[in-house]
Amino acid sequence: MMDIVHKMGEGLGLFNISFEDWPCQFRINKYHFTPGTIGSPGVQLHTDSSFLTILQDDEIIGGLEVMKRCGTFEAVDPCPGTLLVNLGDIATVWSNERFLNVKHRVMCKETGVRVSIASFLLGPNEALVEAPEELVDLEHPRLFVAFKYKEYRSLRVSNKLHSGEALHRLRIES
Ligand SMILES: O=C(O)CCC(=O)C(=O)O
Ligand SMILES: [Fe+2]
Repeated sequence: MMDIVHKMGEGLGLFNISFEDWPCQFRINKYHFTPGTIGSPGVQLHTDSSFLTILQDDEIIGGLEVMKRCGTFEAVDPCPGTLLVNLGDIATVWSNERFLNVKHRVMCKETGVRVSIASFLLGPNEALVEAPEELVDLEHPRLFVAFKYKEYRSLRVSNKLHSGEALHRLRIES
């Protein structure tokens, strides 16, 4: 997890970044897909509020779909032996929008028990979430106010803004 985010930082020219105060969370999702649930969502469309997610998806039963920028869905079919990495809301803020969060959902397409294992790198416990100075200049003005991850989570949950819309409320007017 840390290797990936450090490499992502290096890709932006940042070699001295620390994610020390950033906790991880681990979750097992279990879906009981029956003939009656076919066609309905197992998980509604959402973005992850985290920085980064590593997903070990069910090797047999598919259902994960990623939304493209144009609004159409692309199925992510099972691929045994692989892990899927996707970016969440905090990656968008921290990178000053060089990285983009990804909307996704799980649709029930076949019957059976589907299991996925997700590891999230959340946002910092105490420090504010904000883009490092190196990613802010005249051509790339700061796009989001600094905020605490916990407050962002509450804003998302209490307003039911599960697809990253809460970020619009933290945007700096230009
Ligand atoms: O079960 C999956 O494939 C995706 C789960 C998911 O999107 C999540 O846990 O945030
Ligand atoms: Fe997710």
